[in-house]
Amino acid sequence: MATVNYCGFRCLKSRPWLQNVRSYSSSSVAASCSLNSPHPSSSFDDSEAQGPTTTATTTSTSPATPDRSQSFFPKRGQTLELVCETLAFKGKGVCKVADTGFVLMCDRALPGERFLGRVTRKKGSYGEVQKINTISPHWDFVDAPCEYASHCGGCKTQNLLYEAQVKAKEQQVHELMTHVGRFSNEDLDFSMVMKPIVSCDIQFHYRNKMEFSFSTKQWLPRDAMKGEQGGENSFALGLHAPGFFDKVLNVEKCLLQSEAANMVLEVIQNCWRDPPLGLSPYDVRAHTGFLKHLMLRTGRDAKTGSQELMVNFVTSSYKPELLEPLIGKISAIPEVISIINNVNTSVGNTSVGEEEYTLHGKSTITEILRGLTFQISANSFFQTNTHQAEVLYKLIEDCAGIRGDGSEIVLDLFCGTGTIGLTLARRVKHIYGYEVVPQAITDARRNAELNGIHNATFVQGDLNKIGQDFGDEFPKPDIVISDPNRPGMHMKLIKFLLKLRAPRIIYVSCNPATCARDLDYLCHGVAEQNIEGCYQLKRLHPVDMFPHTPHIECVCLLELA
Ligand SMILES: C[S@@+](CC[C@H](N)C(=O)[O-])C[C@H]1O[C@@H](n2cnc3c(N)ncnc32)[C@H](O)[C@@H]1O
Repeated sequence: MATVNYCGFRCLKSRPWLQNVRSYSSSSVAASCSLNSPHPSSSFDDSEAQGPTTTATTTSTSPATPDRSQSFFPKRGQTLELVCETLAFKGKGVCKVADTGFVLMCDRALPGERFLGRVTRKKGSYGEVQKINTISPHWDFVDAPCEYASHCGGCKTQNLLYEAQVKAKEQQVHELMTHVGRFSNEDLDFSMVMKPIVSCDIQFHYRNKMEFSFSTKQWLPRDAMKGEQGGENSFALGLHAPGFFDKVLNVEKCLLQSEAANMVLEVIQNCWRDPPLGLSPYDVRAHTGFLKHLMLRTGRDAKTGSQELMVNFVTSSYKPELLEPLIGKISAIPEVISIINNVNTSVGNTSVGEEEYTLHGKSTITEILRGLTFQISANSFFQTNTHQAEVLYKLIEDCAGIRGDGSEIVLDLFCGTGTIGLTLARRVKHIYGYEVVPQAITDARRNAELNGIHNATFVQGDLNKIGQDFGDEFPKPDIVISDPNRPGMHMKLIKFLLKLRAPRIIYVSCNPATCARDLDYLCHGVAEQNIEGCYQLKRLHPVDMFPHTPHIECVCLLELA
């Protein structure tokens, strides 16, 4: 087990980039989502920021002692030869400076890759480098099929063999569970508790939802820059360039979405800039322009199983006449059954509008999951990889270990549109679902009705703000399912669960760092608050829901100790 000091703070010296997980979790406010992502907020001071100095040729073969790493401080602008050892959160490569163990994180460095990197930032006991050029490629190199792979922020690991991608994700979960979750290697005996990662059989075209942005500023990778800036030629429709809120990489085709969605994207790309149409992209700095986002959602007809598509234009004002020429073209694609317009007049750049209009066809599309039919509106949460959601939900059901005699009560926390609870409802007595988004609760109730499920109650409420009376309105559950978003569970909810002592908790997580922290609290307690843990981690399944991206899902089974 990792060392624990008397304040309950874990010793993470050997994993400096994890330090902020601890400081975050001790704050008891699950509000940040930048866990263990080394996003240094400070850079070197001026004396250090003098630009390139010496070039230190290093390798990372020997992990050094923490003491030596503390005496080594690279300078901003310094060039180092590094080897990437492994991947950490957000897919950043972990590289250590030879003979010091000093950790430098590098975006787009892949395990085994030897490269020249320039130090850009330092925070505490680790730093960040920008890759200048690769000296020798990483192990398991494959050609990336997508032309945007090396620039787009979406798929960062497309040219790493898929088997190596999942192995790196599995290692990351193991690291976090031991160093943040404080589970020892014996606790995590692979065959007993931590299961091998579940790969995704479909590695492309798996996303049922993609959101593209319109922009006045097209982002061009450095090698494509020809001094072209500004003017109409620089309009873009695509994905935000990593780190830029105002620049967009123009994307003609995305290999993660369905072929039908790519057809729509192509039609729109071919005409939206035509001057006679009078369409302008929204300028996020000047707050002018009309087109903000294009969201494409792919579902399936419940009867025929054939693909159906929703196209959602997010605009800054309601001017349907401006969209008419585009609607004419895309409604000719047989899969398009719904064209929606979300009007978002705020200066914020979210895709949820204050008003929603159906411009063509239906207001929802359908999707089938574990034999149930779900109606999905433009802004409802729905698992974005339907194929792998089948696998995920099957694992959840296995972990729930439902007796099947219809006697059990299930509490579905962070229920979204109710999908997990509804897929279990037929075998239990009652489902109680809690969720903060009112629209999702409306959808959950409608989905229950649509599937003839009458033993499910969905309640809108903020699980970060539960009071002492939370729990009065439902009987003690036999099974709790908790599927929070990235920040994980609030300390209030952790305390509630530790007091509730339900026999089983199934914790579903999309962020292994907060997952490890919350499992630690539930199993080992919260020492700084004198709270004892009362659960045992029985099973942990990492699941790859999003090939080529750094995201990792986990399904964890906890039983009352
Ligand atoms: C990862 S999604 C899970 C949704 C659902 N379980 C599923 O599988 O489709 C997390 C959900 O938690 C909801 N949520 C986020 N913060 C919340 C809070 N403070 N209280 C209640 N629900 C919250 C989000 O709106 C979202 O629907």
